[in-house]
Amino acid sequence: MQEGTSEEISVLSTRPIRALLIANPTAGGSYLHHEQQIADTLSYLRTNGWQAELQLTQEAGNAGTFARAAVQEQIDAVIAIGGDGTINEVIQELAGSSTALGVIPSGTVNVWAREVGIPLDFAGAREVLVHGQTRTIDLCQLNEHYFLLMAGIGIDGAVAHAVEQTPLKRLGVLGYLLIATWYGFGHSPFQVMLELDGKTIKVHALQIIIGNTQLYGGALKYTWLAKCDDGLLDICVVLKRNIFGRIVVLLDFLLRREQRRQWIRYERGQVVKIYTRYPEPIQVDGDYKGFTTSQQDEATVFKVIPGALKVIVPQQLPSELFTLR
Ligand SMILES: Nc1ncnc2c1ncn2[C@@H]1O[C@H](COP(=O)(O)OP(=O)(O)OP(=O)(O)O)[C@@H](O)[C@H]1O
Repeated sequence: MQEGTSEEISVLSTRPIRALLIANPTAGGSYLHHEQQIADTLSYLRTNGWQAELQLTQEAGNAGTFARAAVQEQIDAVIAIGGDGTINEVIQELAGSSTALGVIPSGTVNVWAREVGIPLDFAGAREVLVHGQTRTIDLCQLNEHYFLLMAGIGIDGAVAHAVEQTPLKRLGVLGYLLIATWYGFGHSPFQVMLELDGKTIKVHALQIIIGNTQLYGGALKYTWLAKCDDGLLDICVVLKRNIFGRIVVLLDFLLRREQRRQWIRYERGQVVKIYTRYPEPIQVDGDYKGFTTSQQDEATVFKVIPGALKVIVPQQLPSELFTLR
């Protein structure tokens, strides 16, 4: 773990911190469960001198609208109370602005919170807002859409696509696992050409992961060398395997064995253009985001936008995820 060098967010300014809390009542289960904790968080922040207001989303898209208004009003921080999907909506608006992202995790998996060590309970997470530090990190883009964590093409894109369309979604993590098992064995490998900062790579892939950060789905690490402030994308291409081989790959990644390297190709760069012969499903920060183009002269483009987002994170950070001390 690394000692933070920034000051606490609350002492950076002589005036009160202005914050907008955006809560997704549908994230990770029922709102009733969180209602009192959200009220307690508001009063905790106000007691600590913050000017904090709350907006509840009514439907997908609201979080982005609220965040856009906050950026226009030059509010210091938008606090996303939800999961990674809500965070993804908010960062579309915060990117390139001086408004920082704070997070109170209340989603299903909460990958960003796990990655940087934000406590998964409301009381711990709000402590981080007041006593944490602000850092500037990179964001990535799929075409023009920002993402904070990672994007995937192949099996996980098919899973995200299916989850959106089936009632299994209501089963939460269990629904995901059932669909992931189905596609993990059933999704066909695909031919792909990657152009990475001018270098061409042609492979038969099962799965491509483009990571700004390391943690994947809360447990695995495909882009285990990624740093969120190094100005680079980390790319892990899982190569074609038969059904038995896929189980071996999964086990090697779950157990983080050194031999996992033989099943993949690991690259780093700033811009990667991806060409697939047939359309392949894409997920971004866990949500389905369409298919790769199969037009011969058109690419699906991923790039890194260095220093695009200010984030409020704990004083103690995982040193392997940050370059700047
Ligand atoms: N009031 C709402 N009603 C329906 N959908 C909403 C609402 N507010 C936000 N959403 C959408 O819900 C989706 C899922 O939310 P979110 O990702 O925050 O929770 P989750 O899926 O439980 O958590 P995680 O992504 O960490 O697993 C987001 O894509 C967001 O756009």
